[in-house]
Amino acid sequence: MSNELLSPVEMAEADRLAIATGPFNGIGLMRRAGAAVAAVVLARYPAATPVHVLCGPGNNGGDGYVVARLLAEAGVDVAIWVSGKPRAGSDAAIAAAECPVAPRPLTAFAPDFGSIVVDALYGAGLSKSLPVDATNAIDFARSLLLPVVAIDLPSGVSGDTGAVLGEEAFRADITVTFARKKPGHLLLPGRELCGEIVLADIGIPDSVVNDLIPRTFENKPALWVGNLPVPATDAHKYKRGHAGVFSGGPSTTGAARLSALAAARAGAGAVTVLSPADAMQINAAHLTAIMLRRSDTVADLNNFIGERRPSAFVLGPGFGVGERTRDLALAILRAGRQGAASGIGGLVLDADGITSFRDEPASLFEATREPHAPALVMTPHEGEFARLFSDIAADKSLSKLAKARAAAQRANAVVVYKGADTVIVAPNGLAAINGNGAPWLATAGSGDVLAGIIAGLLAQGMAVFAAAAAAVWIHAEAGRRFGPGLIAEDLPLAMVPVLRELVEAKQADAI
Ligand SMILES: NC(=O)C1=CN([C@@H]2O[C@H](COP(=O)(O)OP(=O)(O)OC[C@H]3O[C@@H](n4cnc5c(N)ncnc54)[C@H](OP(=O)(O)O)[C@@H]3O)[C@@H](O)[C@H]2O)[C@@H](O)CC1
Ligand SMILES: Nc1ncnc2c1ncn2[C@@H]1O[C@H](COP(=O)(O)OP(=O)(O)O)[C@@H](O)[C@H]1O
Ligand SMILES: [K+]
Repeated sequence: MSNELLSPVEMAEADRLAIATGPFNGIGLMRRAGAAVAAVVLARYPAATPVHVLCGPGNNGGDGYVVARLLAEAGVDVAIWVSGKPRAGSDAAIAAAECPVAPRPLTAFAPDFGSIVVDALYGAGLSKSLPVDATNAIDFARSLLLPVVAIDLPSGVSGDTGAVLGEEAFRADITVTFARKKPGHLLLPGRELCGEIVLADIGIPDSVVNDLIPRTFENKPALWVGNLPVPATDAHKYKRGHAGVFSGGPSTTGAARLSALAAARAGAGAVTVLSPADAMQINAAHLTAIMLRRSDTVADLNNFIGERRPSAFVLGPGFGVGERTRDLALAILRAGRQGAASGIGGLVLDADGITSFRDEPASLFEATREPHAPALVMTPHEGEFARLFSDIAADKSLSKLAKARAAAQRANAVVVYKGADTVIVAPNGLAAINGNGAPWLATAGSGDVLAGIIAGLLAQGMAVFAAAAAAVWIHAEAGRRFGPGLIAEDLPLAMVPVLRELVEAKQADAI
């Protein structure tokens, strides 16, 4: 697997361990890194002249000197502009000494139309906002609309958080990074500023990465496809799991039906919409394969659990905020209290379900810690996240990933912190950052569908973190492929080809 994400600190450690293990020493890795970048420049911009390589004082600059040397050797017209000298004896100093191109100060940077920029100013080691010579260079390149190839990260972007450290950062067309991506390549605004990301193998062995026991991954099928439920030959509908979805009142029933349909498409063998009495008629008029049952009170819910053995729930979409919502959520989480587990694989708490606990989050977080409590998955967007975790949301020192981690630990829940860079985190800190979405998904009801997919997978017994991560990827993939014109109603059907490919991939893997 190469979808581990390494923080800049972990990457530096991987670098150190790789050098200790061999076969490449520090300058050897740097030469390979520079060669990977030079190859991208030559392949993508064969006519660019000159190529301006901007070199900083650290190893990122060192990579830049290697690029400049290789391009010059290939006959390309190259200029080097430097900000700070490499430390004497460093790998970067060796690379600079090997480079035949005469360096000029970055303060004198003066590119022309038709040239391209290789940004080798700062990479994983960036620790503060950019100096003024760098921000002036960024402005200059931007004013001429010059293509930018960034080495490792666009200068100004934090590899840890994806944030711009200061006022400005390069906006790259291509970013060439090494060995593994960093969280900053996937979290916004970093992802956007990277442009296309090329991951180059520079000879850091997988075993070195494994030894670091990474806890953060890019959300890709390899992470969970082995766990994707596929019905057994002797399956019947209840063996494939039964999801219950709570409907709101007569004027807000659509969200639950979207969730219910998505749960069914995700493979739950049976799905029941649990409807208040006054919304039964409207729900009945719109449901076919999905079952319908009246449920107003906690007693109604407990009867449903006792009689129909549901294996997952969705509570929140269109449901309304208040005490009844809290009571139902807590009743599900306590359904296993009587001794053995209830058979409920999980509760997906979305939208109003999350907001309902705004003033008393502790009751929810305590319930998740009770013996035999079903797993809780929360799917907040930014606004809902801030309602339930206001202190974490307000902490500007934390990345989206760190915020989701803190929330998951506090709530003892899997947290799916939604957005264009959705982060999925388990209570133990295991995390995935999603990167396959598209803005077409920003449409009303899209989140309701996501909640339903998670519940559909949970209902079939999929492991909780895997189910949440898989659902986010499948939802995003369906939306991305559908593209313009997408509305939430389209998503359940748009998932079908995505599911087919995943099931086929799983079966091929098993052969
Ligand atoms: N890991 C790997 O596998 C491999 C990594 N490689 C490459 O190494 C890169 C990481 O190198 P790196 O650690 O030397 O950090 P880098 O980004 O050059 O910056 C540090 C320098 O900049 C300085 N500095 C920082 N911020 C500043 C600011 N705002 N304004 C001014 N100065 C600032 C800082 O000085 P300090 O502030 O600490 O005094 C220090 O001098 C990585 O991105 C990749 O390209 C490859 O060679 C091959 C294998
Ligand atoms: N720009 C975007 N790129 C990718 N995915 C997005 C984008 N905007 C929203 N989404 C996804 O769409 C869904 C929207 O959910 P939510 O905000 O709860 O909407 P709703 O409440 O209308 O259903 C989430 O899964 C989110 O990650
Ligand atoms: K850079």
